[in-house]
Amino acid sequence: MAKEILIVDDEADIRAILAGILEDEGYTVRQAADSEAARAAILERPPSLVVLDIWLVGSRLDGLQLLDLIVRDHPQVPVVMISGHGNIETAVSAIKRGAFDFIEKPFQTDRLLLIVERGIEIARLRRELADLRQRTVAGDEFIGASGHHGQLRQMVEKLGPASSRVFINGPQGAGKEVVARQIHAASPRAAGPFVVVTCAALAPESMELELFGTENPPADSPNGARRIGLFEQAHGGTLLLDEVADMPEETQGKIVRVLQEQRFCRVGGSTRVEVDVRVMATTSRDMEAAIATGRFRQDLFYRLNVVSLEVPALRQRREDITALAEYFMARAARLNGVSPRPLAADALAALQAYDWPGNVRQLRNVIDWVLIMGGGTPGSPVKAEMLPPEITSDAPQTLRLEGASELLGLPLREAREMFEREYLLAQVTRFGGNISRTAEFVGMERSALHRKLKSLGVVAEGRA
Ligand SMILES: Nc1ncnc2c1ncn2[C@@H]1O[C@H](COP(=O)(O)OP(=O)(O)OP(=O)(O)O)[C@@H](O)[C@H]1O
Repeated sequence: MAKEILIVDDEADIRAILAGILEDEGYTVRQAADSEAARAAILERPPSLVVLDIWLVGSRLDGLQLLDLIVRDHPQVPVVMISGHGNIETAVSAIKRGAFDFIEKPFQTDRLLLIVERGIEIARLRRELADLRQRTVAGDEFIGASGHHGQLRQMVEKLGPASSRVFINGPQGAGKEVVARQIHAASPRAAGPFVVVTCAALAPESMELELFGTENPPADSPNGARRIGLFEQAHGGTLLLDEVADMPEETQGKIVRVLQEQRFCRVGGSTRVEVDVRVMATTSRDMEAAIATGRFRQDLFYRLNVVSLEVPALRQRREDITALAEYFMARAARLNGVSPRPLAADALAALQAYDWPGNVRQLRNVIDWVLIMGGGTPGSPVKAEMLPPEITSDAPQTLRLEGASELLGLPLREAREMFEREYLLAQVTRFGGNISRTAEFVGMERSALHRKLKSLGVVAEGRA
């Protein structure tokens, strides 16, 4: 995006000089002669930086008052003050009030350009830092080893540079937001914000306020509660409508218009705000049913669903489980300041055999839990018996202690058969039903394994 500077000065010739210098350097420039025009311009579209005269003769607010408003309402926009010769004290006080820097009249072109460039760069770095902080908390890696994961990666690479809207389907906790973040990170908007609207968590009455913000309060109300909406916060970046099927119907209609026009009015306001935002959406719901029952607008669905992606349930891509479990272990250990614990083979087999109704989020929670609560000495391997009971109670009997004692009550032939059945079922499940890979792991010929499974009455789900 072109970097845009707003010049606010009551003197037309000063504005013209500044505009000439900045345009020569490739900046786009807008101009305002007084505080009201400046506020309207910022409201319409926040610039990359404001150059603001300390004295705004004939204006409703002077430069310092306008500075206060910009710092309060648009803290992400750096402001460079223009001070006349001899009023350095005022310029210093402007910096204390939140200005980025000041330049003195008459201007030195080099200094002006240096300050402007630095102001924009520092604002960008601040945004990036905030985003990085957010990613550290949210987790930013995209881990996996399955074929499904590989396909998703390819889609991410293709969709990143495209500007198309993306609709991501999949069960809860499967990683839909992670995929959306990856697409954003692979896009030319990567340095811009990534803003998530949690549609399910917002009360219908506050939804529009959150999305579109409220209009500026009157200039003379110092505590006026102006709110910048999420659409505006996402300017230059990506807005993710998470669980979009939960969005109230009236808001759906408004979103259709915003997607059409790329601009909107704040709640209670009439200024048209232009935004440059890539919109993505996720759902774990059956959208066809939501549309058929009238709970979701078809026109909005068509607008959002330009490209659709499916993130499968974790049990449909079990080959991701080991990589994810090891990643979450390393991450939890780092966050807790302790050593990671290796996952013993029986623990990994149990994790791979479990069905994960809560998907990747549940796996992350289990690993977080086992690191701290699993018992055993710090840094020692995590065994299957240390996993939460719901994981091992679903696992094949061979992985359970009581399974072993049950085996002891049987004659050898039956015990062997039971063991073989459970063992092979666990292995086939673990390799996502892939018979060739299971055969390789257990050390059998593929055709021999097939025969064996048949004779034991094991029905392998998935690929043969
Ligand atoms: N491939 C992955 N690599 C690393 N972490 C992942 C991956 N997939 C999911 N996660 C982690 O699992 C958790 C759930 O992921 P995410 O929030 O993206 O799921 P979701 O499908 O958007 O969930 P919901 O439907 O509840 O909004 C997050 O902590 C995320 O970091």
